[in-house]
Amino acid sequence: MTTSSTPATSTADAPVIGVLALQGDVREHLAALTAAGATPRQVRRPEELAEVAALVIPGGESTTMSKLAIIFGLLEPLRERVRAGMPVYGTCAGMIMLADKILDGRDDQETIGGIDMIVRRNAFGRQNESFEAEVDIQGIDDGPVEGVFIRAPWVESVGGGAEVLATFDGHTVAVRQGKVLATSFHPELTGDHRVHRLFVEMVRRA
Ligand SMILES: NC(=O)CC[C@H](N)C(=O)O
Repeated sequence: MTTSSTPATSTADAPVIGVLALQGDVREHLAALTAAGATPRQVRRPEELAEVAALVIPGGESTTMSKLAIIFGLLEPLRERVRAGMPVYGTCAGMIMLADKILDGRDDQETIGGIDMIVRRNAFGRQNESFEAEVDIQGIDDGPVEGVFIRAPWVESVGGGAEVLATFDGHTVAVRQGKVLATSFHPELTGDHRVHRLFVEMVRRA
């Protein structure tokens, strides 16, 4: 695994992509990004955020991630980078972090924002804690991906700038707005790297 002390040398071919490493399934994203052709870095501090060209926000627990982002002094720098156009991909709790507005969050829960959408926490979880389902994603044309949903959110509604890339059971589960991508499910857990490749391609074109 690469370490944050290694100088981040971004090349067009293997862009340096951070994984927000406050909490959640960081390791799986580092591996998926490597497999998808990127140079991954863990990001825990504002100085590390400044070194990456793009960022993945993993699954985990969004309330904890929100708390830690504040404690680590990362919330405002993250908001600034996203506003400035950094490509970001959030899975599950990461999707919640990228929502401009959330439902069923904790009262003190903050998000980074970046996608004009309303996301409901644990929306699938109440019916079924965890399940897998095939999901067709716009932009991935060679067959559906296996979506792993773990106490997953869904997107209640999207605003004008956001594009729905996938639905499952009538609910939006993948959204893109400009260079910001979010999925309710966890492609990093399946060994299928097509969603990460889609993101790496977005970063290369950014
Ligand atoms: N697998 C996940 O990331 C679960 C998300 C979690 N339910 C949350 O609210 O943050």
